[in-house]
Amino acid sequence: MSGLVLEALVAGRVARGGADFRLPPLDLAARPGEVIALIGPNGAGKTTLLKTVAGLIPPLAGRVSRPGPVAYLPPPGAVSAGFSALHLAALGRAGRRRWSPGLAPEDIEAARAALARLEVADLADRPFDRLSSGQQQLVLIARLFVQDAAVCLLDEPLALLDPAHAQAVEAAIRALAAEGRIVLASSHHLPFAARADRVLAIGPDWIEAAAPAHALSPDRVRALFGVETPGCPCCGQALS
Ligand SMILES: Nc1ncnc2c1ncn2[C@@H]1O[C@H](COP(=O)(O)OP(=O)(O)OP(=O)(O)O)[C@@H](O)[C@H]1O
Repeated sequence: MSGLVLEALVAGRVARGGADFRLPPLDLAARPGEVIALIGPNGAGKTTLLKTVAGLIPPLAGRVSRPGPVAYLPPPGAVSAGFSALHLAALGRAGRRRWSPGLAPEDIEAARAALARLEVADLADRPFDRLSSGQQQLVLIARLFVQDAAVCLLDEPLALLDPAHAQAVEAAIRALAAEGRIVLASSHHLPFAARADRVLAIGPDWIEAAAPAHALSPDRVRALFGVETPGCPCCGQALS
């Protein structure tokens, strides 16, 4: 698989009636097998950038070259559906079934395996809309895992999860990368960023990709979040 390349990419929103939002131009080449954590304060533009890379909103300028299909996990709370958890997860394979009337048994089996991998096999037959927020998040991550995409874009995959499920999701993200996929995942949980291969940080008027040790140094964390802390500002965990 080849890489994901962003060339002078300007992601942003054209607001109706209000001021536009635009990020600074970004050049980035992500290698197959790489996990890049995307961090920045609320409203910094993480969702906007992920949606632009996914092709869901157009770039204001520049180019995105994708090495193959892209799978996208929307931000928490964005999906509502009356299907069972199993069928919603299996629908991640719908793009592979363009000429067939429905999901095949192997799609259902892939979804069942993805739910089991995330330790929520018992949710398979429950209606998605009646699950807790964290359970819904795990089902949507299962839907992403079955897509067999070259690029996986995840908007806050660890949000809403208890520590054990957060660990299972992080291990599964690593497994996606080990299969040669490119993972770009936003998170407010800085220890996750510390374990990534690179960190893409969005500040007030800058955007920068760097090694975790640099991106998460006390100076950079202060520049990003305006807080003085030796570890993660939210949980206190060490960042190195
Ligand atoms: N649909 C939209 N139309 C216009 N502006 C939007 C839209 N969605 C978000 N914005 C604005 O774009 C900017 C970036 O928002 P975005 O959701 O990308 O931030 P974020 O970094 O993902 O934030 P958070 O950490 O709070 O989820 C914000 O100023 C926001 O108000």
